[in-house]
Amino acid sequence: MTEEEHNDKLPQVGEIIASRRQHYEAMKLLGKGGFGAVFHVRRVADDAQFAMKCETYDVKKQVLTMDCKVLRGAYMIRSPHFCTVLDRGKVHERFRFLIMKLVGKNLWELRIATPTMRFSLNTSLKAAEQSLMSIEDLHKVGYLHRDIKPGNFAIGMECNQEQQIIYMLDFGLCRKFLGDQTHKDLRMPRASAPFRGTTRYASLAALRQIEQSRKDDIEAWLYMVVEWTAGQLPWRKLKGSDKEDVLKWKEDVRSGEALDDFLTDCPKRQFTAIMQYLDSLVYQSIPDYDYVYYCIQHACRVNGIDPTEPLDWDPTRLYHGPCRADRDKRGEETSKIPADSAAAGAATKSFTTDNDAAGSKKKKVA
Ligand SMILES: Nc1ncnc2c1ncn2[C@@H]1O[C@H](COP(=O)(O)OP(=O)(O)OP(=O)(O)O)[C@@H](O)[C@H]1O
Repeated sequence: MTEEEHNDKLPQVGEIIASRRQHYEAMKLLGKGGFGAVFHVRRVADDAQFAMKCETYDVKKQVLTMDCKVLRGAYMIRSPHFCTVLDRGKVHERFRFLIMKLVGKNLWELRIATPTMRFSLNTSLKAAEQSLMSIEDLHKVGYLHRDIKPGNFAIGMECNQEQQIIYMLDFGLCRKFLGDQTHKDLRMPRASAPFRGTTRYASLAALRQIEQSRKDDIEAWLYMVVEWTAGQLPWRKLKGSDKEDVLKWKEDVRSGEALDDFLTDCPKRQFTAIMQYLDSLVYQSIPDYDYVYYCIQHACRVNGIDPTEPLDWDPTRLYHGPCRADRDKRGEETSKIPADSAAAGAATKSFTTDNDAAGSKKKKVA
């Protein structure tokens, strides 16, 4: 199938797309990938705005089912860092779609729009904490992201007063690392795992084509946080295909002058501590997220950062983004709900009230 034929299958701006219950108008293309596209849509009945992720029928690797599973899991633990899914459907022989919460700019766009191409240390550290909470939540649900990068985190919409919340996006490369209900243990690592992710942020293990685990999402997170803070990574000029060279560079920045260069303008002691801690982990390790938060908090303290200091993209409002205390409280509440009961029921209901091929069709996930 040619690209043109593929594009013809996708919605056109202005087209009305129907699910079983609702009609949506495609307003604007937000992004396009190999899987299909994401559109800003309007619900015709009440003008409410959403994002619609479409996946054409001809894609080699289906991603929408994974998006659905992950978002359902995140909904069940009430994580504030994931978009809620409101509807889903299909357009015969063209595409399947998912209607979800509309969010704002991603963290890549926000950084490159700044005059110095970097965030203030205050913003970097606050964004670091929130994005790490989203990774921890994803791991709680049993999935690895495997493509942690700034383009996969976005802020909430200003019109909803949600621009202090960071959302995790794009679960197309996720992999379940825990077994199913009866086999809850860690899955056996494969002897060799084809590369998944984005070279610039990929962990050492990912670049070495070793099976990834929780530590690797956090290692990628650290490269992303360094880029936010320093405004660049030493290997920024290398291409996605230069995996060997990027790997060498990442091995190099573990010590000496290369480490100093890597962590220019960063809280060096705390970021080094995080990197050394991550390097001490193995495939089976359950990361000590609290230790990583502690290092971030410590970096805030020694740099005199106030917990309510505003974010770069929301300079007039004191910061009151989701914090770890809220999360711990939520954790206590959700742990009171027996698994497979109320929360699961509610979540499933919100996902199954509409027709969907992606949900009902049995499919092997990545
Ligand atoms: N819920 C949403 N609200 C607003 N924009 C969104 C939403 N979900 C995704 N986007 C935007 O749509 C674009 C593509 O989304 P997504 O990351 O899911 O697909 P992708 O093509 O696999 O991405 P990539 O290949 O760049 O990782 C991104 O620019 C993202 O910021």
